[in-house]
Amino acid sequence: MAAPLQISFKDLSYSVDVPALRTVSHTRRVPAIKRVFTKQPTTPKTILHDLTGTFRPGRFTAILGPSGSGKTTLLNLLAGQLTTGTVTGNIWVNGRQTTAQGLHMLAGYVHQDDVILPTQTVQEAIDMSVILRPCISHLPLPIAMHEHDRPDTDLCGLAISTFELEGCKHTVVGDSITKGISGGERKRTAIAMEYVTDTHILFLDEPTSGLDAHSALLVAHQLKRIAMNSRTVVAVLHQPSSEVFALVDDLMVLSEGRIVYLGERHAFIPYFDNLGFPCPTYSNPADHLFNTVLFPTHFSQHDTLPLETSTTRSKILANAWAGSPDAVSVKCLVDRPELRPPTRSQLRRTVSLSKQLHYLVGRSTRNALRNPLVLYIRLVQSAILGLLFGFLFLNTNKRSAAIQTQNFSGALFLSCAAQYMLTLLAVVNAFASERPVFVREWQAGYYGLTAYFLAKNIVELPIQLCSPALYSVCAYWLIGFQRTAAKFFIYMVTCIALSVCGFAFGITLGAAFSSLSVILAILPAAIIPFLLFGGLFVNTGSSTVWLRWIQWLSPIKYGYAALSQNQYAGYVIDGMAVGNMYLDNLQLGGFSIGVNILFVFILAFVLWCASFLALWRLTMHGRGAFNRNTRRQVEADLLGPPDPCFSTPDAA
Ligand SMILES: Nc1ncnc2c1ncn2[C@@H]1O[C@H](COP(=O)(O)OP(=O)(O)OP(=O)(O)O)[C@@H](O)[C@H]1O
Repeated sequence: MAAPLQISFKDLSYSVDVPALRTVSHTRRVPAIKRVFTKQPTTPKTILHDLTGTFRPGRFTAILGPSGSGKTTLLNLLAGQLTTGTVTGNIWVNGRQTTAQGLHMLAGYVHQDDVILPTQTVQEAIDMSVILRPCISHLPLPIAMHEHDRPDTDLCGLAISTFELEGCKHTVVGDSITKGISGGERKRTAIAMEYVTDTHILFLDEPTSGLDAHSALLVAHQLKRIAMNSRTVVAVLHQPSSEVFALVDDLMVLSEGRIVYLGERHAFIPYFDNLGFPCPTYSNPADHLFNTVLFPTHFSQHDTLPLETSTTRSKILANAWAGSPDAVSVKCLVDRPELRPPTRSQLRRTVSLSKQLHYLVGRSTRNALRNPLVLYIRLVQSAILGLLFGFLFLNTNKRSAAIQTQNFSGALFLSCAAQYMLTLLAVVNAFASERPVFVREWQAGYYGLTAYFLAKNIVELPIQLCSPALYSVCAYWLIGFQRTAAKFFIYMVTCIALSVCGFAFGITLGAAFSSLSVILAILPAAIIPFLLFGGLFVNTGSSTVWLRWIQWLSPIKYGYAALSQNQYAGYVIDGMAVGNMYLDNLQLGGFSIGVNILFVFILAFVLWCASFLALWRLTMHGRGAFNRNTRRQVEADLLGPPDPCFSTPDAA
């Protein structure tokens, strides 16, 4: 039987560096250009101040507080989601000292903004959680059924009925462009996705915001039920109704990053009554907290604590809390925690790589087939482009020598540039919308980076092969390139290699920069030098010496060199070996066709590796530098003996 998990923290603080305000005189003194290039001075801003408290298992704890009081920050800190800033203080789980990374391995987290793949249906989204995040289920099993025989679909079905999602279970989640389920249904789906994993610690950021009164109560009831199953449930609640408030077991009230109350809900009213804030009969205690206690607007009626600003008020309330007997009780709970060790089964587990890969390939294929328009557009676009080039350079082989050399060169160069750039732009655009889903699902532990990367390539590869192949079929014969199967095949393989290169570069850019507008701003700078040194516009063999190296990085140059040799080597017009002469003039390097194509594939491979590294770097945010050794250490700390400070009766 797994032990319930108690989270305790002592003197927990969090600060970030924010730009320091500059005085007007300083701004006037320093020239604008100098200001741009000098590092902006920063100043530390403390967001959470010396928090000491505990979240107990079996209890539904609500964090309340005004906007900007640090509720989300505390939840993010405890769930290991913070990417910047400095954390000080101690965190324990069942008396084992740990970090946010340790809690990340134990806890489920429902974010304020749910990011769910928009093309999935509600049932598929919950099923994904059941399949990829295995758990020891808390659901009662039918008599005589062994744990191994537990059907996964039961879990999904139960979650759907628990969160009243039957009516929309086959509706796609949707996004701002494609309308899908409602905001409330999306929120309940996100909670259901965590619910099926039966995590022992569940953090939720505003799970009832945006829900109607009935749905908010339903969610609060389910959270209470989960907590009653010896789980630790901590939710940030925004203005809970009195019915929701009545379901809460414990309350933490934050104001400007300080605790002003932590303890049982029942003790909340008497506590503030003692401070001079009696809660009027028949009023919602949560409303009383916001309308009277935390803000000084009505405070002049009370002469016990003369406060002027909300900052002064929050400091006085925090000091009052720190000196109260209730705070001493909380400190006792922190100092005498639950000491039973967490078990390995409570740690976040992932299924095998093959299972992740199998699921992701299936999901991507399903999504591509469900939304075939994108696929059709890619294929139709390739066909139209091929036909356009074909008719533009129609039967070039029947023209004069001068026209042939000019037209063939243009057609070959445009083939290379188009295949590279079309794929690059399509991938950058598609990955921009996929990126946040990948990051969120990866952070939640649905799958690993390797599984995602392989699945993405497996699913995209057929498109990278089909689309340039279709373009080649449409363009090659109409233009009138040399009519042999071998030469056509070389042309097609070169186009495919350039398309693969564009694909890998697109993923690299998409993973390296979070904003599509930034990517679009740097794209011309990343593409134009490769086009200029592609071999058509400038004779690369005689270009400015110190710039010549750029040509060796240009996939377009290698592709153009391969295709030019393919077309011109031994090409005779009117009995003259014009082709070889023209090739000599172009000075495209001394490599054979095979070597040039190989170089395109090598560049594609380098970019492919770079795209993996860019994705890896992207995943380094959030969970922090969570490499295998750190993970082992965090696991060992969690599963090992308790912190020695708790082993003596007068601990800590
Ligand atoms: N990385 C950061 N850099 C600068 N300021 C930050 C950072 N993170 C949080 N803050 C500031 O810390 C304060 C607390 O933010 P937080 O999001 O935790 O508030 P909150 O209580 O959850 O508010 P809300 O209820 O509106 O969601 C805010 O003033 C916010 O601007």
